[in-house]
Amino acid sequence: MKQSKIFIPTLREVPAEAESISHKLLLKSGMIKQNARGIYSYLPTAKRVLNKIEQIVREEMEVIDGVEVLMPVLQQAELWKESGRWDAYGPELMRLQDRNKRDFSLGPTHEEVVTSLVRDELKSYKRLPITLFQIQTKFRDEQRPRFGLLRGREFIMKDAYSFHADESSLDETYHDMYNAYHKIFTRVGLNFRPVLADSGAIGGDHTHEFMALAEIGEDTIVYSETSDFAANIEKAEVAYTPNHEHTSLKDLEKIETPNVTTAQALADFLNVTVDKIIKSMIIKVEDEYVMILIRGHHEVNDVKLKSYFKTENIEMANDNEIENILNAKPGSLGPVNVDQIKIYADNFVQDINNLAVGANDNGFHYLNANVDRDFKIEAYGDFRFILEGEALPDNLGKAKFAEGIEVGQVFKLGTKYSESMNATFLDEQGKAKPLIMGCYGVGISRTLAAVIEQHHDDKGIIWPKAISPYEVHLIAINPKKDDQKELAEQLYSQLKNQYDVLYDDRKESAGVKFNDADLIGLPVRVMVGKKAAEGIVEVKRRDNSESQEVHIDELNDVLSSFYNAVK
Ligand SMILES: O=C(C[C@@H]1CCCCN1)Cn1cnc2cc(Cl)c(F)cc2c1=O
Ligand SMILES: [Mg+2]
Repeated sequence: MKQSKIFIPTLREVPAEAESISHKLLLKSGMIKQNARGIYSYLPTAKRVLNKIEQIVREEMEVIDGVEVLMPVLQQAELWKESGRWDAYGPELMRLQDRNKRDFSLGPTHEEVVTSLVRDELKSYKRLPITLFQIQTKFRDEQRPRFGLLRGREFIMKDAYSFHADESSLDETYHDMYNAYHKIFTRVGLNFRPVLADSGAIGGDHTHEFMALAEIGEDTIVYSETSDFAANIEKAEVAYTPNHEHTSLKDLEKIETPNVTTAQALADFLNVTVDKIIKSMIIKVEDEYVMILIRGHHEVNDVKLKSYFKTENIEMANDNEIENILNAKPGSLGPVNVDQIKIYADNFVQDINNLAVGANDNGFHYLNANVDRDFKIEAYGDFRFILEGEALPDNLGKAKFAEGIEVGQVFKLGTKYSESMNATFLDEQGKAKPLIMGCYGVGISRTLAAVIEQHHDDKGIIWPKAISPYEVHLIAINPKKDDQKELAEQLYSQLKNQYDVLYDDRKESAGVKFNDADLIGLPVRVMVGKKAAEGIVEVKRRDNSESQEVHIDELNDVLSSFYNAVK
């Protein structure tokens, strides 16, 4: 392709709102243009990379008998009402009405649609198992779209759904999909880790997320250097072995604590370390308010609370809900004499006694509050985030943290949708049973961005060969010189039969061409310059800048050795 004909609007400067490297480079290298917040146009070089990522996904889906379909983006509300999710989701679900005022959503995912498709077609166990997948634009009205393609409101996903007569068949497909993801993310050149994840609203406890390691990643991975344990921090359990630092029971004492509204402030006020403080918070579980107690140096993990109370419908109580229950503001809350709501505590609260807690009286706290004497604990549980360096359960080593970008996720759905939507099949005894399902996603556009996060330098992108928009960048340094122009044209007609060539034939300065070539990031470039008359050109790698001058008679061999050397 001639660069004078293509559309790659590279920029010298990027808008300030671009924070992540990939967002900056996607804009600067002319791969995307923003239309609205979280909504982008993919320009030619981005589209070519997407095509290559999609092609790799298709190949690996084919290997495990995945069958490609394309379902509608517009989803009738009736299906979401059958599954109960029409009311379960809030503003994130993009909704609209057709000309007859009928409700639709723009699909964020397709469990309902695919289940309705299959329930009408797959009625016999003989037709199972089957895995359908699509590659399609999804819509989720994120409250805070950011980091370019890493978190958009419109994005490209490969979503697959498998249907089974029994659990063991689901286990097989889950395993196959897990391995297929390993191959996909390896082939696109990502440094990734599969991690145990929380299955959230979907239920069940089998889900893995595939995390591309990157500092910008919004997920925190907990892993061990002495075992292959890896989990999303939302899920990582904290092993509890009692380590009671109890002292003799002291009398409850109410003290005045003006302007003390945080655990650290109370610790400073009492001249103790913050782990001696107990934080009390009020959450709403469905329609019931409960109090959660946690040590001052720990943070509550909302995903663990949802998993413990078995509902997604958990919110932090707001200030006036708290006032109505405890007649105090957050910052002075505590468990003493609280019997109108249940009190739960993180396991580690058991390790200390004579607790410093809020007095449910603004500006006052209690010292020496003790469980059973002064308040009742309904139950202890694992409600907190693990801290780096803490022991992992089952002697799996010590917790190490890393940031990750979730680029894939595999779930065992079970019968959540087939029961609510009455998708059954006839088993060998002719008995109607709900289909058992799995679902599996790859963030295609997010993968493109994650690759850039991991493959760049200060001059631009460094594409892994397998998904590079083109393979060779042919640059006529000064096409105004006939000898350079003619040799470049000759090489273009020769090389384009062996490689995907982007030929920079523009009448731009050498500096502009080299800057753009560094930004666009093709793996190898051939430069036709001053020595064109002697038939000498320069071959150069983008990854390590290794270069070599070569006579065009040797170009094929040198170019293929350079190209083969690049990952
Ligand atoms: O999408 C999944 C599970 C899997 C992921 C892989 C491919 C198949 N689906 C989870 N999820 C995430 N965000 C959502 C956002 C909205 Cl607005 C919604 F209505 C539904 C969902 C939703 O269900
Ligand atoms: Mg996740």
